[in-house]
Amino acid sequence: MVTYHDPNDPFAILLAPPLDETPEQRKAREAEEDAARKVSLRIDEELKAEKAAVKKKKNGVKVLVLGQSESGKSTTIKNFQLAYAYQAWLDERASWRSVIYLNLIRSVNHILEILALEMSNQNSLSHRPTHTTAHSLVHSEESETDVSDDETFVAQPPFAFTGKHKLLKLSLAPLRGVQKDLEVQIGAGASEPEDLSTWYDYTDPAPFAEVERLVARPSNPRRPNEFFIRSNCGWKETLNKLRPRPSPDHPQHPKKGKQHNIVEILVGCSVNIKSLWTDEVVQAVLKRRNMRLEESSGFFLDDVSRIAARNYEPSDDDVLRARLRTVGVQEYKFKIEKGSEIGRDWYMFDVGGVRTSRAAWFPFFEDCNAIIFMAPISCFDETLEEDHRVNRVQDSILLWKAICSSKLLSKVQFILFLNKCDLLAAKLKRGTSKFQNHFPDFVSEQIDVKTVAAYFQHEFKRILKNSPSSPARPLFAHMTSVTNTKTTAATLNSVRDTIVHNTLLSAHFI
Ligand SMILES: Nc1nc2c(ncn2[C@@H]2O[C@H](COP(=O)(O)OP(=O)(O)OP(=O)(O)O)[C@@H](O)[C@H]2O)c(=O)[nH]1
Ligand SMILES: [Mg+2]
Repeated sequence: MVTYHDPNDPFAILLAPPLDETPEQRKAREAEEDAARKVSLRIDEELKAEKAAVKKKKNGVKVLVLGQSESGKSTTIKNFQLAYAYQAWLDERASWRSVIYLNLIRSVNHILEILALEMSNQNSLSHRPTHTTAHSLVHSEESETDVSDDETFVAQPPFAFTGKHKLLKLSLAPLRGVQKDLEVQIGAGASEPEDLSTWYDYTDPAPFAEVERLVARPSNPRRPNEFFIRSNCGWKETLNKLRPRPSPDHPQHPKKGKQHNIVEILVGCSVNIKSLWTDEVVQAVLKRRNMRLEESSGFFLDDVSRIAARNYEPSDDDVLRARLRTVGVQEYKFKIEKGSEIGRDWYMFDVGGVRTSRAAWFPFFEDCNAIIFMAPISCFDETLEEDHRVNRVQDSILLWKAICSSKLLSKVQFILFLNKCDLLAAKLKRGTSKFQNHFPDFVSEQIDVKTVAAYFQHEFKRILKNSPSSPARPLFAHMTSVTNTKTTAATLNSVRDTIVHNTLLSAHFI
């Protein structure tokens, strides 16, 4: 084949084949050019698809779910998935099995550690004067009724440990290795954050506010995108990793291997786990330490016989209660299936809530239609995992202040979830922790979930109203317990209607 080119065009001259090209060289060159053309066509197609997706997203509703760690953000999104994308939920459900195993095994190992500590304390102290022994046994981490002063402490009887407890400790020892294996398998979200207060004098409650200030400076050449790395460590990736893979020989059954061993060890330990959890002495140890595992994240000890079984399949409720820490930012897409908005896409963003993750929220403020802010109000007497000096509700309030002050969010619809009302009710009923000790300006004679929620709602509204960058806008507040799917479904319907109404309103459609 003879190729002609314009002798005055320098590019054509550069790209022209050599005059002495052999037939083989020509064949190879043409094949190369053909492959390059195909790559170029594919890139064009991808760019087109990306453009179409961006355009589509512009018509969708974008909702950010914000709040401190363990406030219930991921659980709220799981509720949205249950209500509006059940097929996607079903596809993911089996992948939660390893997370549920880890939640369960971690509780067992926690009890075993405490048991070992108490047994060794009791052993070593049984040779000392009685009052010292009792002193160590009244140690409790949170109770405000604790007496830890030598002069005033009340002697406590020793625990009646027997050979059964030693045997339980021995027989359940393999679970330590299983916990490690599961943590490696699951990755970053498997662990809770460490307390940073011993390393840093000050951990910033809202580092995104500083990012916003930097970006807003006219002379600052930095773009918002420089401030975050889009993470690929959210549930989707984690769960995808954990998806049961069929073995080539038996497509119906998952591959044998490490996972198989984990299940076998767990099944073998099932009876002893139950025996440990229901043991009266163990319960007395936990009670004296004021530990309420049944109220902590990822509690599955009451379901051990069902979960530690070979044919265990996670239920909707198990998945909802499973605890997997969010690392980075994760996008979820839902299609509205009912009502006048049928077919509209919703994009929900789940974020990691620990203080060190909050700078990464900022790039998602742009174009956002609504924010669901999660404030867990049962935590009025608790401190942050990542900074034990900070009260959890005070942290929520500081975070809320920063969000209300953000200029980028000044037109965004805010929805407040005063969450974990079920745990608040249980805590107030117990009465071990006095609410006024933590919030002295609470004046109501009556202390119950309603009055406490009303007090916080008033505080959050006041902050929004007084915030400098905020034009007058309503705050829609809900008292929630997002592990209760029934009540949450009703709340989400109302949230959906509010967001849709306000999005249309701000687009001047109504
Ligand atoms: N009892 C009760 N538990 C809740 C409630 N909301 C969340 N939880 C539990 O609290 C734990 C933490 O909830 P998540 O939804 O993972 O919290 P998060 O805000 O996503 O936390 P990060 O990913 O660390 O930022 C989970 O085990 C939930 O099951 C609630 O209203 N009541
Ligand atoms: Mg989360």
